[in-house]
Amino acid sequence: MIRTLDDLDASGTAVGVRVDINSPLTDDGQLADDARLRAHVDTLSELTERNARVAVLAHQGRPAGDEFMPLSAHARRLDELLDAPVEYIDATFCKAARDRIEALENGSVLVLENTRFYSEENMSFDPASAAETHLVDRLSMVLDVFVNDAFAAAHRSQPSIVGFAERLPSFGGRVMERELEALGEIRERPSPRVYVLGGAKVDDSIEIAETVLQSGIADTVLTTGVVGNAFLHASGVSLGAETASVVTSRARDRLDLAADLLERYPERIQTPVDVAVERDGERVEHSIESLPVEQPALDVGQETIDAYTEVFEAAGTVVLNGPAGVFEDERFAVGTTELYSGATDAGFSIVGGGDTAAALRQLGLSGFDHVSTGGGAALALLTGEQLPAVTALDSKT
Ligand SMILES: Nc1ncnc2c1ncn2[C@@H]1O[C@H](COP(=O)(O)OP(=O)(O)OP(=O)(O)O)[C@@H](O)[C@H]1O
Ligand SMILES: O=C(O)[C@H](O)COP(=O)(O)O
Repeated sequence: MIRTLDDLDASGTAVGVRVDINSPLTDDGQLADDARLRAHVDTLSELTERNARVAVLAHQGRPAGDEFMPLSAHARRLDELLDAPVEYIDATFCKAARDRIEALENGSVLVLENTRFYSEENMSFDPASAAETHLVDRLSMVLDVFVNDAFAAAHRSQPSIVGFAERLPSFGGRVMERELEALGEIRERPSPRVYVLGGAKVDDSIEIAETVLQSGIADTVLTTGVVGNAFLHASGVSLGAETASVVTSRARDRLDLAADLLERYPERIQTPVDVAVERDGERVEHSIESLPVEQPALDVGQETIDAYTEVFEAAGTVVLNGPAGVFEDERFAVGTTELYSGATDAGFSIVGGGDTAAALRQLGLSGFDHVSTGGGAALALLTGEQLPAVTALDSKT
C-alpha cells in the first residue's frame, strides 16, 4: 500500500507533484483536449488549500515528435482550472527554477518546464540510479516532499517518476490512488471478465490477449477493429486484399500467435461474424461467409454488435480498449458507439486507452464505472504487471 495525501502534513511544505498532462495539441501548440489537466485538479487544489507550495513536474510528447512542446499552454489552462495562482517557468531544475520554488508563497503553484527537455528523463533507470540524476538531485535540494499523481506515466522508469521516492518522503496523489483502486484489483472484479480488444495496435493486443487468457484475468476476449480483422485473417478467413493489407501492415510478427491463441482458446476468443465496408458512399454490411470483398472492412457489423452485447449482459466486468471501427467517420462509428454503450450494462465497466478516451468524448459516450487517464499504464495494470512508479512509492512506505 502506498502512502496518500491523507498521510501528508502539507502545510508550509514545498511539494513536488509529478502529473501526467501529456495532451493532444493543435497545430499551433495549443491544447486540443484538457481532460488530463482536469483529472489532476483534485490533487493540486487539495495541496494548495492545505497551504503547500506546489512545484508541478510533467512531460509533453517525446523528443523529435510533433507534440514535444513547452508547458506554457498547460500552465495557462491550469491557472484557469485552479483557484490558486499558477505561474510558469521555462526551466526545470537550474538555479532559476530552484529560486522560484523557494520564493513560492504558501497555497500557490509553479509549473516547471517539460521534464523531457533533459536527456536523462528520456532514459530508464532503477530508482537508486534515478535518484542520482541531475533533475532529482537538484530539485530535492528545494523540495520537502514528493507526490506522484502521474498514473498515465507510471509504467515508465524515468527519473521524475521513480527517483524522488529515494530522496524525499513520497506519496501517491488522488489520481494515482483512484486509478490503482479501480484497475489494480482486476482479479477481484466480478467474473465473467470480458476484454474487448479493438483499435489498430494489433501486435500489442494479440500479446495482451495471450496474457489475460493465460493468466485467467479474462474469461473471454472479444475482438473488434483492426485487431478483429487480424484474428479473422489469422483464422484463415479470406477478407479481401485491402483488409488483409491493413492487417499485415499493422501486425508485424504476431499473426502466428493469434492463430495459436484461436486454437488454444476456441471457446474464449470471439471474432466478428460480419463487417461493414463502404460502397458508393454508403455503409454496407457483409457476413464473414460472403467475404472476400474488394473494399476494406472499416467496422464490425450489426450481428457482431448483437452477439457481443449479449456477452456483456452476462458479464461481471467488461474492459474495453481501442475503437471497434474507423469511428472518425460517422458511418463507421456504429460499432464503437453501440459496443461502448452496451458495455455499461455489465456489472463493472472499465475503459482504458488515450485514443479511446478521446473517441468516447467525440461520440458523447459515458456511464462507465471507470475511464482511465492511462493508455499503456492502464493496460500494463490490467494485464497484471507491477508499475515502476508504484514499486518506487511502495518500497518507501
Ligand atoms: N477496421 C479498421 N480499419 C482501419 N482502422 C481502424 C479500424 N478500426 C479502428 N481503426 C482505427 O484505430 C485507431 C485507434 O487505434 P489505437 O490502437 O491507437 O486506439 P487506442 O488503443 O485507444 O489507443 P492508445 O493505446 O494509444 O490509447 C483509430 O484511429 C481508428 O480509426
Ligand atoms: O500518454 C501516455 O501514455 C503517457 O503520457 C506516457 O507517454 P509516453 O508513452 O511517451 O511515455
